[in-house]
Amino acid sequence: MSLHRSEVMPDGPAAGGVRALAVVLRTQLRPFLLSCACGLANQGLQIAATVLGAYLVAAAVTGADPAQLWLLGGLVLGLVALRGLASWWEAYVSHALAFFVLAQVRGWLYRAFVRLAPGKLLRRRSGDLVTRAMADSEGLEMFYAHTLIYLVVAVVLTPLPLVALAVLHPALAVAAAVPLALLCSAPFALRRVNFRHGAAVRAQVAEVGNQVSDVVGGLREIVVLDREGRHRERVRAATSQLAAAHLRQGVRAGLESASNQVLVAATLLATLITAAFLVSGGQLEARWLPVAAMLAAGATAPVVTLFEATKVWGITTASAERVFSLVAEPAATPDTGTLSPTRAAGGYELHDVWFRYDEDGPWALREVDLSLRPGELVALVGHSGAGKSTLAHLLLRFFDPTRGQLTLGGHDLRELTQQRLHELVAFVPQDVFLFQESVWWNVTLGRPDADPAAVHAALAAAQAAEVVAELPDGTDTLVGERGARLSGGERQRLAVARALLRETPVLVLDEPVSQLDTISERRLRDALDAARSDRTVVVVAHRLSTILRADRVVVLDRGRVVGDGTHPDLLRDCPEYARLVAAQWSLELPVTPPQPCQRE
Ligand SMILES: Nc1ncnc2c1ncn2[C@@H]1O[C@H](COP(=O)(O)OP(=O)(O)OP(=O)(O)O)[C@@H](O)[C@H]1O
Repeated sequence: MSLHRSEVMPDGPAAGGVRALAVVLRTQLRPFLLSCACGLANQGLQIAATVLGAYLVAAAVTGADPAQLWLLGGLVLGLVALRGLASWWEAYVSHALAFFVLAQVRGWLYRAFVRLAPGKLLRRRSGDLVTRAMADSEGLEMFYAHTLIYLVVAVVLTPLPLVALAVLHPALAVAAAVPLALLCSAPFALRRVNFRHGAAVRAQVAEVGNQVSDVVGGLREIVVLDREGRHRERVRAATSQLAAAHLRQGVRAGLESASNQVLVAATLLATLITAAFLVSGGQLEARWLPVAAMLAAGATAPVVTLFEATKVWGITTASAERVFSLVAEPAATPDTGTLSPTRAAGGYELHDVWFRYDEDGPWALREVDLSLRPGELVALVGHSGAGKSTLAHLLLRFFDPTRGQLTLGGHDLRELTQQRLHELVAFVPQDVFLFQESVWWNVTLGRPDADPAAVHAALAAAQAAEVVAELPDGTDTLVGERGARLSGGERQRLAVARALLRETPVLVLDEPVSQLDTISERRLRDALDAARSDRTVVVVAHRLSTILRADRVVVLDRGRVVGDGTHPDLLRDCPEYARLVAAQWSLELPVTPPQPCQRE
């Protein structure tokens, strides 16, 4: 069976929830129709074989011609064999379809993670994201491999045995249809509860994922701070709630199964009793009695198969909602720019930039007017929460300004393609992430085809060459998960080498020296000094030694720029800066009475 590769929806459906479940099938129409055909053949042959078998038994009992019985027997065996084949083929094509769609959905989720990172993912929990990519995606299998196909089969096949019963005698069709209608209405009556239970199960699975990922990520802290008991209790509470949610779901599903069985039995009984009355009244030949019973069973079979799948419909829809809402979520910074300027980036210009993380939240940045020029090393300083990292993140377009304009080389950042922006600006974050790969792999991540000489030059410039020289396999050494085999300072130096290797005209660094010893710190700063000759370098700085090397210092206070100038000027004119420096030196500098800060 050939499955279509989806070219229609490279990023997945734009709608969320149940609609998206069906929209996805548009790209897989042929395999879906084939699955339906197999499902119809499977169930149709089953009904035909049992009805013909019943007719055979009745014919044998009423003394039919042996030759005719052999023929009928052969036909029944043939139908049974074909049904077996159809059943296997249905399982194959429907699961092939489902697992292909699942692979596609996971691809869309990966794209969504990339598109939403980092701005939109900052507040999402990693356990929840992993649950969406794994367990929730897995939950969609039920829909594609079973639910929809069984719905088509039930809609097409259920009326046929009823019509056959009506041909035998209309009273038989009525007798079967009444309990059958009740059978069909039970899942509809319970559908709201089904949705509620499914949503609760999926939400609780995500919560367990969050708790487990917290424990795994924070194991060191948990052990050192002796908090095992507390976290064990949190995981236990989450898993108990999950068990309770599963139990509620199971009780309802069990109730649906029980009601299905009772109503199937009622359908058979009602048909048989009616048939018996008709036979005794001479309105039906006795040989049709077992046939009527099998026709009634045939009418219920597709419906029961469908309802076995819809018992977990709430889980399926909740999974779809969680998966497709993420797939359809728009990026914090849509990649709609078309400009890809080839010339050097030039500097940043910020005109009256305001920014807040939430629509109604406090301003993290306000009235920011700044020029960050090429060849300049600018230090962003300020108290904790002043807005330094937020400003750095705006320069990287993790977010767009809520108001005002931010340009690079004269172009609004929104006009540039994301790819071009990433080629122009390199970033060294506060919390460096190294993949569980070799040093070489990690350093060349942003430029995998880099010349070995360029890689070694970047390592040397970042003062990481000596780190690598001491590793057992040099640049081939595996760094461990998140770089666990390296010290914090070593990780930072590799991150700086990675950024330098990209040879971008702009470098943004968030506390790049916070974990370096004094000598490495000085060497690294020498490297940055060299790098800045033709670059715009912006450093979120806490250390006085970094601040003193900067050409300009921008002082932020509660989101506003309250000082912009050289160290001596600011020390003289900006009391906020003087206080920051005093705190760094651990002594009180004489600060003249507060006066408005001087902007450059
Ligand atoms: N993802 C976020 N969602 C909501 N508010 C945030 C978020 N990140 C930061 N903030 C808020 O924005 C303000 C500025 O934070 P920011 O991280 O930019 O400060 P900072 O000067 O870099 O602080 P630090 O030196 O402690 O890192 C703070 O009030 C902070 O609480």
